[in-house]
Amino acid sequence: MDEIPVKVAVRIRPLLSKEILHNHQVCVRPVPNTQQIIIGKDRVFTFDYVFGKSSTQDDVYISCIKPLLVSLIEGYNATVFAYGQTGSGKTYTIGGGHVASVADEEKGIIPRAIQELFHTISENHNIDFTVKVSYIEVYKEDLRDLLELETNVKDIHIREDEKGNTVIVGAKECQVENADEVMSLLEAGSAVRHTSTTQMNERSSRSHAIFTISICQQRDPAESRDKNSVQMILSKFHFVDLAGSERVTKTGNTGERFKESIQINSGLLALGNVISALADPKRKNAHVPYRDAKITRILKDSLGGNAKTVMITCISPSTSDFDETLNSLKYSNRARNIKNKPIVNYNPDWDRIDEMELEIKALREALQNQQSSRVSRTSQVSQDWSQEKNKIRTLEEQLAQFQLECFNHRHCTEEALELLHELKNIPGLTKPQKNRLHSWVAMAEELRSDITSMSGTESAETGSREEPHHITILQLKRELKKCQDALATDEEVFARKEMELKDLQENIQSLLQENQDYQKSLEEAERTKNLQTEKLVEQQILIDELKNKVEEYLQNHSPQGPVREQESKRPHSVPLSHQLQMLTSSFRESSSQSEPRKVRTSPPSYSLERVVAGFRTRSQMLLDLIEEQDEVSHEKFSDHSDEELEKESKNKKNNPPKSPFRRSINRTWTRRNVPEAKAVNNGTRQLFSNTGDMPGNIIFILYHMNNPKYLYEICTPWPVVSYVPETVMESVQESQNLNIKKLKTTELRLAEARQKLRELTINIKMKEELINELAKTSNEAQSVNKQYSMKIMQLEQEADQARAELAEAQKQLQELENKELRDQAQKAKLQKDFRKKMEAAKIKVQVLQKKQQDTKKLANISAQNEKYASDLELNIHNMRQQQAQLQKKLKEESDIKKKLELAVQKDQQQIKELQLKNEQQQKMLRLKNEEIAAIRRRKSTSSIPDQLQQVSTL
Ligand SMILES: Nc1ncnc2c1ncn2[C@@H]1O[C@H](COP(=O)(O)OP(=O)(O)OP(=O)(O)O)[C@@H](O)[C@H]1O
Repeated sequence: MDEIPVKVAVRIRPLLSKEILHNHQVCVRPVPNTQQIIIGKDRVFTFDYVFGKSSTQDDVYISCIKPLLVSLIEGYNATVFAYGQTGSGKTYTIGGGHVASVADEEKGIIPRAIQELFHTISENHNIDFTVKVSYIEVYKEDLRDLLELETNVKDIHIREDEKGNTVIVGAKECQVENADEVMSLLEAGSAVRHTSTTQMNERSSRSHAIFTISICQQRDPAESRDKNSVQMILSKFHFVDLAGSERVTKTGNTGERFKESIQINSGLLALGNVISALADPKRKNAHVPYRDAKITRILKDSLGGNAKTVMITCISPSTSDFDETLNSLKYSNRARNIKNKPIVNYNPDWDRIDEMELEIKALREALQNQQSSRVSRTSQVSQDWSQEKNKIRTLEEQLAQFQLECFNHRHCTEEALELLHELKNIPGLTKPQKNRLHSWVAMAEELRSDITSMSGTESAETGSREEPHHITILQLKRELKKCQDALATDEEVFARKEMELKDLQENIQSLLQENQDYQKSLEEAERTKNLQTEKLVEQQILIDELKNKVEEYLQNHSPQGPVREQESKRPHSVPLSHQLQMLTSSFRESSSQSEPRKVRTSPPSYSLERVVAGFRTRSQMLLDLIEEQDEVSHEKFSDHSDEELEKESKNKKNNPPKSPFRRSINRTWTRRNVPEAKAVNNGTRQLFSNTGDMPGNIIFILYHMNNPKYLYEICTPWPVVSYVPETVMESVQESQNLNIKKLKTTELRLAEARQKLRELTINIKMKEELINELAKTSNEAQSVNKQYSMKIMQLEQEADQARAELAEAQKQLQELENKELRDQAQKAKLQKDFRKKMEAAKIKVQVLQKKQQDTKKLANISAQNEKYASDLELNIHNMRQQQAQLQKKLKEESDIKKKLELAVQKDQQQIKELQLKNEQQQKMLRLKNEEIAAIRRRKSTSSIPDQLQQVSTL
């Protein structure tokens, strides 16, 4: 057994238009007239074949594949596999994409090999060829049958027979009669292969695809080695389109694509390891890790096995792919060292028996597994049973096939025998010719008797004559089953699509509902904002009013005009005589109101006692006033919340405050009607009525939440005393609390608005994803549509052909009937053919009609999807607008929050200031008390004018 190395070809694809557009440079080129390639400046690699950017598909086929096809017909197993990074041209070279839509000169290896194979078959009349094809893919380490998608991935297994041939058990093998049949199977399988768009390739293969052509040849005994037996050869040609290696950073793959990338790369890594192990001469007997991945198990007999193998490494010329290209070249260069030991696969019967044994073994294993897990898998039993049934059916079909072959052989033998007998009677034959004829006749008779003994009794023979009918029925049944299955699949797809549509409609409903909710909350927020603004304006008006009234009041009650004017002229004191006069009268008035006047024998008109008593009364009245205000401050603030504020404002409107002084206390204050306080208040009013005549001032500081300080100066007998009542402090604190509460409410609203924004963003994202998904679905539907239309075209052509055949057959039949042929058997045969063709044409027309209906349905779905997508886009537009509004609101709320924070800070500052002032005032009061005590002490010793002078100074 000779060892031959794996042949390696390298194909450089031209720069793609997008690469040219981005000004990519070329980093690899073939060395002219050699089989070498230069990458970068000076790295040279030698291969068996090198194809530059201008090489054609035909060049590749003629150089690499044609010799393999010859080997296949000779009985060798052959493999061609395309290797390379994603988008480097593997599928293009292998030709497993959409074959029907590709121009003839662009067709890849598989279509060319098919054409040539059938051409060879048609030229070799003496060989009986049986051609079968299978098409599988390895997707995420699962084997999928691309010709029978319903086949469970668990039912497809990779096995190895005794000769080391890799056998894929459980995948459908379709027997084919011509190139067109193979092409339509290739097309159908490629259409369901896992592909998707990535950044690197618009139609990137996400799986390793293996298209296998198996041929069984029955050679003429005269040409075969063993002249006494029918020579049978079974050989296989694997066309392998590997998924492309890819760097996730470059492809930008995420989600499902990312998972696929990982699986693809790990499969290719395993392949690299196998190549390294096989190519390393130092590791001759080392373990080869074939079992690390499914693809390496499948390629086992092609790499280091008994097949003839060509590896085509596809590379991109772009400098941006330099690293990947260099890696591919290194790997493929190493693969050249792999040695295979090809053998011709005779005695396929034995191989078939091996295969059957393997199948039986697999069935036994499955049965054992089933038995062991019966308890837990009762629900699976029926499924397994149907699988078993499927297998039995497959075996039955194979049996029928064998029977057909047997029948053909018998038929041939009969005919040969007849012919030989006729030849024997031909006169003028030489002796050696006669001898040879004689031996042939003997051999044919022997063969016939063998076959007869094999098939048993005569009755069985009669039965077997009926086999072709039986087989035709079987085939028809099979076709019918296929059609039914296709119908069921389509119905399933439509049901799924309808469900999806329903889901999407529900989704839209819920989104519309949400939309309404958002609008409602927005309106609410708007209303609240308006309310707040109104309240603010109202407050401002009240404050202004208050200011005016206080000023008015002060003007009305000051004989010398407005207090503020007076302030500048006379800040601290009034002329003594006038002051005293006023003071005494005021004292008199007040004392007369508070208690019955005491009658003295000779009351001194300017007695110090009286003056001091007057001071006392006034101070008492002032204290009362302060107490009264304290009382007010103990009452509640009313604008803790917006609703309360509203209520309050209503109350205020209904019962406007009567006294301007009361109004001077912010509208946010409420005041109880305290009867005891009334008297004091009257007193205070009286006191104020005389302020213009009194020495000194008392300054009241009133506080307002928004306009912090109002200063009212009221003339008093005291020197300047800044007085901050506790009520004011408390009010400031209350106002601070209020602001903090408002701040919290604003923060809450802010959080709500943010949440809404987040939800809106998620919704928008979800809808966008939905649109993408829809676009994808409609793209897929379109591509399926395209395929269907192509199929319909094909079917129409076939139907035309069938009609033409029918017409031809009818014509022939007519002629036959007219001629009144002697040979009734031939006539009957022709009639049978005619009927068969009629049946076939009918089935084809039915299939065509069904496909047409499906296409129409699919077209409808894609139109619906488009409409739905446009609706969704509109929806997203609306949501974006909402989002913008919400963001605006968020900004406004943030501004309010900032303002409130500022107000709180100011409050705190003022509280501090007020506390400081309070302390100062208390200190001053203490001083005043001390001074009064000093005056009292001096009273007995000094004269009245002196005393008065002292008081006035005070
Ligand atoms: N020799 C070539 N001449 C012209 N165009 C080519 C050639 N090789 C590849 N292309 C183009 O390059 C693009 C990518 O090719 P292809 O899909 O065959 O890559 P791939 O290696 O199979 O990628 P993946 O591994 O992602 O499936 C296709 O548009 C194809 O038409």
